[in-house]
This record gives sequence, C-alpha cells and structure tokens, in this order.
Amino acid sequence: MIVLEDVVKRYGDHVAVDGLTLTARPGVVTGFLGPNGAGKSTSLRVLLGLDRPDRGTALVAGVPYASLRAPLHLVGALLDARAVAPRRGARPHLLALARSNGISARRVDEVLGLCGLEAVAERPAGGYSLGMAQRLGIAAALLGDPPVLVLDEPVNGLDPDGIIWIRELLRGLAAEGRTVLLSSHLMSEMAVTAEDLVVVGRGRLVAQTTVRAVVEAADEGGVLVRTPDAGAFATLLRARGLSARAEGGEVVRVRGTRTDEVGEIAAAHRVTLLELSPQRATLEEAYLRLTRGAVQFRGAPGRAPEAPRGPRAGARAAA
Ligand SMILES: Nc1ncnc2c1ncn2[C@@H]1O[C@H](COP(=O)(O)OP(=O)(O)OP(=O)(O)O)[C@@H](O)[C@H]1O
Repeated sequence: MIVLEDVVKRYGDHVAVDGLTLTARPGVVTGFLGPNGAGKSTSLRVLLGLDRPDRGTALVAGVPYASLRAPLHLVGALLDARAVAPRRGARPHLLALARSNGISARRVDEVLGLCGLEAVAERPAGGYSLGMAQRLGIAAALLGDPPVLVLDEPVNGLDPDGIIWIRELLRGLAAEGRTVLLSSHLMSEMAVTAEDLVVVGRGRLVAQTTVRAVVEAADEGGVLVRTPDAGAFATLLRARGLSARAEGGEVVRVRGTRTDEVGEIAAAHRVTLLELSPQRATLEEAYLRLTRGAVQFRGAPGRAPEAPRGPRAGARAAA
C-alpha cells in the first residue's frame, strides 16, 4: 500500500505539490496521470525519500521510505533510467545494488534474464539505448522481489515487444498481490495496464478513481452504423427522435443511444446493416476532459510542416 497524505512540496515560490492525498492499493496497477509539470515525479520523489515534503506524510507499507534499512526488499523504484554509472555494465551495476541490500548474485542473474538483458550484461550502460536503460531500471526495481513497485514512465523508449512485455509483467506482479504505481503519458497503454487511477493537475488531486469509472463517465453513448443508404437511414433515425448524421459513403453516426435501439429500428424497417458497433469513449478522451483546466503547458494549434524543398525533398518526405 502507498499512501500520500496532504503532501506539499515547494521549490522556492513554486508549489510543485499542493496538498496531495492519494493511495495505491495492493493487487492492482494504479496509473498516475497528469499533464506535464503536474507534480507526478515530485510526488514520487517525496514518496521515495529523495525530496523532503514541506508538509504531509508519504508512507510505503505504513512506514516512511527513509526509515527502511534494506529498501529494495520492500520497494522497487524506477525514476530515471539514465541514472546509472555509464562505464558499468548491467550486471556489475545490479551486483553492487544487490550487495548493499543483502541480495544474492543468483537473483541478479534472474532479473537480468527476466528483463532480457543477459546479452548486454557486461556492456557499459552508457551505450545502452533508452529501451535497454529502461529494462535495466526495471531489473533494479525487481531485484529485491518487493511487494511495492513505483515506476515513473517505464514504457519510454521501449519498442512494441517491450511495451507488451512490461504490460504483462506489471499486470502479473499486481495479480500476485503487489502494489504497483505507474506513471505514463501513454493513455492507450494505461487503459490496458492499470485498473485504478490517480489523476493530478497543478500539484493537486483531480481524481482518485478507476479506469472503468472514468471511461464510463465520459461515455455519451455513440453508435456507428454502416448501411447501403446512409442518408435514408439517418433520416429515419432522426424521425424517431435520435441524433443521427450520415457521413460519406455508408456510414451513419448516432449519438446518445445504444446499439440495441438502432438495431431494433433497422429490423422494424427491414434496413440492411453492414455494421453496428458501439463507440466507447477512450481513456485519452476521458483524461483530456478531466484535466482540461489543469494543463499548464500547451502548444499552439498544430500546423502541417511546410513541404520540404530542393532536390532531396522527395527522399526526405518519404523518410
Ligand atoms: N528540483 C526542482 N527545482 C525547481 N522546480 C522543480 C524541481 N523539480 C520539479 N520542479 C517543478 O515542479 C513542478 C512539478 O514537476 P514534476 O517534474 O513533478 O511534474 P511531472 O508531473 O512529473 O511532469 P512531467 O509529466 O513533465 O514529467 C514543475 O513546475 C517543475 O518545473
């Protein structure tokens, strides 16, 4: 269990974390979300005793991290994958960590295997790709077989195989009863990895909830239909009081209803349906609504880059 209670952290005049209370419970992956600068990393640093809060408490399994003698047995953390001595290989790096926490060399080899690092175990970590560095950070977090894991953006830099690997790893670790707190900006990944959610904005709690509840709350009921005469079917649906719009081709989009109702109307009027599917809100849409007022850094509206000029333009555009 992870508990932050009324945590405040200031840097000079800037309040990075502003009275934040949250929990992450055992047995599930808890996603930690928030716009850039919302205070996620700062909260994790406070939790891991790397920053002292100006107010409030942060407890892991009921105790402050700083009071732990061999913390790797209780908490595995990945905050910054590049924070490794660049000349050291994965194995020597993990061996040094293991030794300081009374962990065997056999466990080091186990986690190297688990994280797919055996082939590069002696190569200097400074030459690792970001994905390999992330794997090393995850290996270090798993070293003490801890019941609590805290991972800040562990998916960064991983290739599709790596993303699936970490998704299954984290879900498996949670299913064993561990507490897993995971920050990421990848909403599609969070949607399939996390069960609980903590959303922060401008240092404050926006929501402590579940992925399912957030998505359901944002779901306004939408149905997509494909039918040979989209215009006629949209007119029919509107005559029945539904909000329906024919789009190009065979597509009709209907708002504020379910597939059952649309299917029954089609059947009653002997309309051929080529497709009838619910359009659910995504976690990304739900998240964007939740944090609308809490985004601090926003880019200008997107503009397509200008077409490249010159003799190599085609090659560059295709690259
Ligand atoms: N050591 C520091 N000194 C001064 N300000 C800091 C420091 N660390 C963080 N901040 C500020 O605190 C705020 C919260 O930063 P933090 O890194 O915790 O946000 P975050 O939610 O992790 O953001 P991101 O998603 O961009 O990683 C930001 O405004 C940041 O600039």
